[in-house]
Amino acid sequence: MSRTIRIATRRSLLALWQAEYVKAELEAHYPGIQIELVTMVTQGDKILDTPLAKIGGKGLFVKELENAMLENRADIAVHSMKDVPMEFPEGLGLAVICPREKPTDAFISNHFASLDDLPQGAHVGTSSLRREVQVRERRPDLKVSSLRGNVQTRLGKLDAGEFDAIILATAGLVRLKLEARIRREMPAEECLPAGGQGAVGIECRSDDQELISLLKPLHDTQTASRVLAERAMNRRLEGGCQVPIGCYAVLQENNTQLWLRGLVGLPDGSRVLRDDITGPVESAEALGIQLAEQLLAAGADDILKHVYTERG
Ligand SMILES: NCc1[nH]cc(CCC(=O)O)c1CC(=O)O
Repeated sequence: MSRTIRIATRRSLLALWQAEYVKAELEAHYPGIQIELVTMVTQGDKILDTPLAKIGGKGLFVKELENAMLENRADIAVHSMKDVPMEFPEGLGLAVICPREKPTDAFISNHFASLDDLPQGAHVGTSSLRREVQVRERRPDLKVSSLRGNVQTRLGKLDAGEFDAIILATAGLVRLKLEARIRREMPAEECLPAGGQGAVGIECRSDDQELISLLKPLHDTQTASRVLAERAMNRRLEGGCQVPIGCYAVLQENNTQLWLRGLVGLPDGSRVLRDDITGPVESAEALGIQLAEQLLAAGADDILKHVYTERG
């Protein structure tokens, strides 16, 4: 292999960790391979004072990276799967999904051990509607407000006393060696994760066959089935960008069966729908769609419509 692989990446520590991870994996598989990081600042990194739901959502973090690949200034982009929009632009596609890190959410606080341990009226920071639904359902007395910025910024706001607790993805904290900040890893029953949370995916040009074969050894089939089911559910619910939807798949019975749980709720926690489905892992995508249908039949579309009107 004489070509150099250029990885388009944002400059946040988490994005750089992910790019470095893929670089190290490729170097381990292909000694002597040349890999370059092409760093860029995206719209999502620039606009930090507005809730993501109001400015067009997570797509803002990937557009610049995708343009770089389409204009042949980069070859691959490494994404957190939970931030990857459902549809890819013409000419680009997902080549690989890497093994999943812990998919849970983490409760972080300097004074309290868990949500249940927080005093009446305590202040929780999160900018995820999905986390807000589950926090308010459990503890309607808590005040929840928007918390944006990268992981370090968010921890800084907690430490400065702006919040009594914040919730972040466990995976991001583990990758940044900040696991010690976690007071409680919230089980899926307490906070159902976002589709794709904890998994890293690699996007590239669909016509770059040489590169696609080269990336193959980084692919993890089991993670891919789980994320496929989760994303199929999100897509059928027209997930849009920033939505109060949780979904989480695990494999059972020697990895032959897939158990998918889904949740849709009003951000104030006053109405929360949950359902689940189990079936053969080969039907991952169909299971995701089926679970979405079940949730829609139970009123998920009303809830989502309400959220979209509220948030404009
Ligand atoms: N929304 C930003 C984002 N995207 C992916 C992760 C964590 C890593 C992952 O899920 O793979 C985070 C941080 C967080 O939610 O705390």
